[in-house]
Amino acid sequence: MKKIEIFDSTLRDGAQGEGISFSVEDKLNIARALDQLGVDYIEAGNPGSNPKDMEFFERSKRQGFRYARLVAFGSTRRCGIKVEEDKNVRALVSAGTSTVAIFGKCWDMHVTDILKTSLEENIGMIEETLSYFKAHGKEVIFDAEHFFDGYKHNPAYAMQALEAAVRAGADCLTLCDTNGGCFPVEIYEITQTVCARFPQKVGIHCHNDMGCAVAGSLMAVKAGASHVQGTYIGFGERCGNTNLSSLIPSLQLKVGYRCIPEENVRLLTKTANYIAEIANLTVDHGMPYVGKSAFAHKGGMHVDGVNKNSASFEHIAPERVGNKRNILLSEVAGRGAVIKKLSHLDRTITKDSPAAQEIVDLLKTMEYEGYEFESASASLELLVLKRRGKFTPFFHIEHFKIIGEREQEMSAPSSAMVKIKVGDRYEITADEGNGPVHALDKAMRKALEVFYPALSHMRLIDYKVRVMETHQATAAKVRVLIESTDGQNVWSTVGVSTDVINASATALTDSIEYKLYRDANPDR
Ligand SMILES: CC(=O)SCCNC(=O)CCNC(=O)[C@H](O)C(C)(C)COP(=O)(O)OP(=O)(O)OC[C@H]1O[C@@H](n2cnc3c(N)ncnc32)[C@H](O)[C@@H]1OP(=O)(O)O
Ligand SMILES: CC(=O)C(=O)O
Repeated sequence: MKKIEIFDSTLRDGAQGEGISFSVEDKLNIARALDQLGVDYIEAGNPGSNPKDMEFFERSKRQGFRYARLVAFGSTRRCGIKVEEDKNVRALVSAGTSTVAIFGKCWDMHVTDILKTSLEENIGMIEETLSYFKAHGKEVIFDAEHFFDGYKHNPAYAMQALEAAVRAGADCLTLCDTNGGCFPVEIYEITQTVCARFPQKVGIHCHNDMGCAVAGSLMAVKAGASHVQGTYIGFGERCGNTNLSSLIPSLQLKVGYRCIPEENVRLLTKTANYIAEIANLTVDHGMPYVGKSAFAHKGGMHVDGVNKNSASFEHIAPERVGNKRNILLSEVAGRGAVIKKLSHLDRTITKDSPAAQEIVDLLKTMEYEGYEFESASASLELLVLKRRGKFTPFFHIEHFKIIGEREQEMSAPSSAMVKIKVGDRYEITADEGNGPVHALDKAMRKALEVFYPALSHMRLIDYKVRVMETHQATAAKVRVLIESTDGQNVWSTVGVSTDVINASATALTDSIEYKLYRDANPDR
C-alpha cells in the first residue's frame, strides 16, 4: 500500500482564511487533534509573522506528538541581504522545529513585479536559504509558489527554481497552484513532467478558487506526487485549500493509498466537527464524507433504495468515516421512508399497510400547508402517535393571553397568563419575558412544572421564524421552528399559523409534550 504524506496547514494557510483567528490554546488543541488523527506534518504557523505563532512554537517544544512533525513556515531570504541577516529566517530557526517549509518564487512575473529583483537573484535566494536550513540539520520542504502558473508562462525558469532547491538539498518539492486557477488536467500533466525530471519527493499544494483543489490534488497524486498539503476542512486564503477531510478518505478508501493509520479513518468526522467548533464555524452540511448531509436521504426512491441495499445511493458506508446515515421525512418521501423512520412508534405499520400511505398523505398535505418536518422530527413523531391513537395527552392548554407593552425602559416588556388542565386539576400562572414568546414559554413551564418537575431541566436552544407567502405581507403565514434540549437530548418541533404567537405556542407545546413522552417511554 503506497504511503501518501499528509501535510496539514489548517494552522497556517487555514489561519489566512477570512474570519479565522486562533488563540495559542486553539492552535495547541487543533494540533493535538490532527496528531491523534495521524497526519504526518502540521504546519503550525509563520514564526516571523507574529508573536502568537512564536509563542505556539515555544509552548509546543514541551508537547510530544505521536505521529506528526511540526513545521515552521516562511519565505526565502529578502533580496539583497545575506540569509543569516534575514529576521524571518532567524525566527524560523528559533522556532526549533525539525522541519521547515520555505516558499520561493517560481513565476518570473512575480520575481520582476513583486520581489522587484532579477531572475538570477531569486534563484540565489532559493538556493542560499534552503542550503542554510539544511546546514542547520533541518528537513526542508520547498513550497514552489505559483509553480503551475509560472510553468505555463516560462517553463524553463520554473524548472530552474526547482533545480536550485534540489542543489540546496531540498527533501520535498511541493508544487503550488497558489492562485487556484489551474485545471486538474494541467496539474496532472505538469506534475508528471516534474516527477519524470526529479527523483526527489514531489508534493502538491492547491487552492480552491475554481472549486477544483481536491480534484487537482488527486490528479497530482495520480501523476506521481506523494505528499499532499491542504487544510483539514478546507478553509484558507480566499476560497481555501485542498480539503483534507475529503482528500484523505478518497485516497485511502477508494484508491488504496495509506494517508493516516487505518484505524483512525473513523475519526475523520469527529475531527472535522472539533476543528470547526474551535474555528467558530459549522461544518458545511454538504461537505463530502464529514458533513451532516453527506449520508442524508430525502427523495422517497433513494430511501427505498438505501433500505434495500445501502450501496444503491451511498458511495461508502458512513460509519467508515465516523459519520451516520440520516433519513429525512418530507413531502418528497414515500412509504419506505416512513417505515424506516417511524415504525418504532407503531410496530403494526408495514410498507403495505394502509397506515403507511395515510402517514405519507398526511405529511404531504401538512407540508403543503406550510409545515416542514425535515427539521422537526419530534413534531412528526407526535403527529403520528396521535393519529395512531397511541398518545395520551399530558396536559391541555385551556387558554392563554399575552400582553405587550411598547415602553422602552421596561425590563420585561411582555407578560403572559396561561391556564392549563392536567387530569382534572387546573393551574393558572403568569410570567413575563423579553418578548411575547419568551413570556409564554416561561408561563407555560411555570404551570406545568407543578405537575412535571423534570421540565425544569428543559430549555430552548434555537427559535427560528420563517415567513411564507411573503406577498401577503403582515397577513402571511409563519412557520416557527424550535430546538430544545434537556441536557441529554436535542429535539425540534414546528408550528404554523398566520399568527406568530399561535405558531410559537404550537411548537412550544409539541416541544414539552415530546419531552414528557420521551421520559415516560425511555425504551421507545
Ligand atoms: C502564497 C502564500 O500563502 S505565501 C504566505 C503568505 N502569508 C503571509 O503573508 C502571512 C504572514 N505574513 C506576515 O506576517 C508579513 O507579511 C511578514 C511579517 C512576513 C512581512 O511583513 P512586511 O515586512 O511588513 O512586508 P509586507 O507583508 O508588506 O510585504 C511582503 C514582502 O515580502 C516579500 N516577499 C514575498 N514573497 C517572498 C519570497 N518568496 N521570498 C522573499 N521575499 C518575499 C515581498 O517582496 C515584500 O517585500 P518588500 O517589503 O521588500 O516589498
Ligand atoms: C505556499 C503557499 O501557501 C502557496 O503557494 O499557496
